[in-house]
Amino acid sequence: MSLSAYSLALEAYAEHGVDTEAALQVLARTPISLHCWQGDDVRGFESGAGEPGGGLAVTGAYPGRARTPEELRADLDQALALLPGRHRLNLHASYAELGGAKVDRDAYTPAHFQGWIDWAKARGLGLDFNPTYFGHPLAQSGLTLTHPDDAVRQFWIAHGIACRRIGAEMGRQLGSAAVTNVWIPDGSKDLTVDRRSPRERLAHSLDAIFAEAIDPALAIDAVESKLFGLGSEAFVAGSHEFYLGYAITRRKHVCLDAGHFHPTESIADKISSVLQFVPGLLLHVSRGVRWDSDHVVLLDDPTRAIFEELVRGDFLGRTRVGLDFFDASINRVAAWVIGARAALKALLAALLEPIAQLRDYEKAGDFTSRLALLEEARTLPLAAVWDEHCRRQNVPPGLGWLTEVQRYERETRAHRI
Ligand SMILES: C[C@H](O)[C@H](O)[C@@H](O)C(=O)CO
Ligand SMILES: [Mn+2]
Repeated sequence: MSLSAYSLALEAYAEHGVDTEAALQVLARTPISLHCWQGDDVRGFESGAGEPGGGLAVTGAYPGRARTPEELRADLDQALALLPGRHRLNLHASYAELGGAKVDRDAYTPAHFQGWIDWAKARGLGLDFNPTYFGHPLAQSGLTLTHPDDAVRQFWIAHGIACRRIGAEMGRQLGSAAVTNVWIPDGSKDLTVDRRSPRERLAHSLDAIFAEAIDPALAIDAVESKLFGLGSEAFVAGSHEFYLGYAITRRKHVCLDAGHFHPTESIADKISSVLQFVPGLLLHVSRGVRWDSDHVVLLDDPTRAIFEELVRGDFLGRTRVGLDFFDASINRVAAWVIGARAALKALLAALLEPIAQLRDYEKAGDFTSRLALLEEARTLPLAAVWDEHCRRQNVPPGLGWLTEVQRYERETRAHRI
């Protein structure tokens, strides 16, 4: 699209009192944390790495999965080159680079992630981090921080403690606080008659993990709930109510994953409630489809609603935005690019909302005009502003990125068979 398309768009938005230049400035400085696990089907690089387990299932057999840290970093470089703005990488502990050393997750140190830190530093990226409570012999029962066996539980507590220290070191070296997000799969496939004990153990385990004070300028703690998973259909210890209460009482960030609630429940509506009571939010932007919580993000209504709430409530400053999906049925680099660009477009759409006019109508009780303008705003020329943003940020506008991904695929695929 030409510059004149942007000029026309600028005028169209200005007619509704919207400053497209101001919107582009906010968009340019808002990072999205790209999840490393889309690139290798949530396998990681520890010895014996394979299917993730923990109720996470990756379907599809598209060729080209990254098999080494070098391949994954190259794939991420390719994806990041097609995203406007400067972003972050969200890493799981299972992506440790152990160099053949026999060290288990309870003893991981920042040294095992120095390759990632150096890579991020060279690119001016921030890192976020996650302890990995799945894909490990001691997680085969599906229980970790709630495990009734004290020794197993202590192992996973030690892992959590190690990961918070690693997150803090990432934050220190990169000059940007890393969010360290705890998600555990613990639950029960079928009816359980004791929900109290596992939740009491989970609260105690988390308290032990968080006992060490860490400077929030280096690392931020978040806890992530889930409604159910494969193998935990009847009960999940870390439910929304559990973590909301935990985060409020312990001053932690709550992670809201868009795929972790009932299908008709929207996380957008939770944002202004949860932020009344917790210091901040981590979002896992995802797209649930029936029982799967992890399809590639699109510019659909639920995604738009999330970003509308962040902008309308002036919550961007208290929210970290990450992606969380895994699809092995399409090109994995394209999956990152489609999902991240969709999230950024949703943010742009929210920033371009004629909010002053809408608020005036609402205050005046003129709900007819409010609804009419909300509908009208959906077809204002968002694409022309988006394309202009891509051009200014030196990334392909429109579908131009796809040719790049296809070229990269041709060049790399030959080496990954
Ligand atoms: C791999 C991630 O930690 C995982 O997707 C988690 O965030 C989640 O959402 C589990 O369903
Ligand atoms: Mn998630």
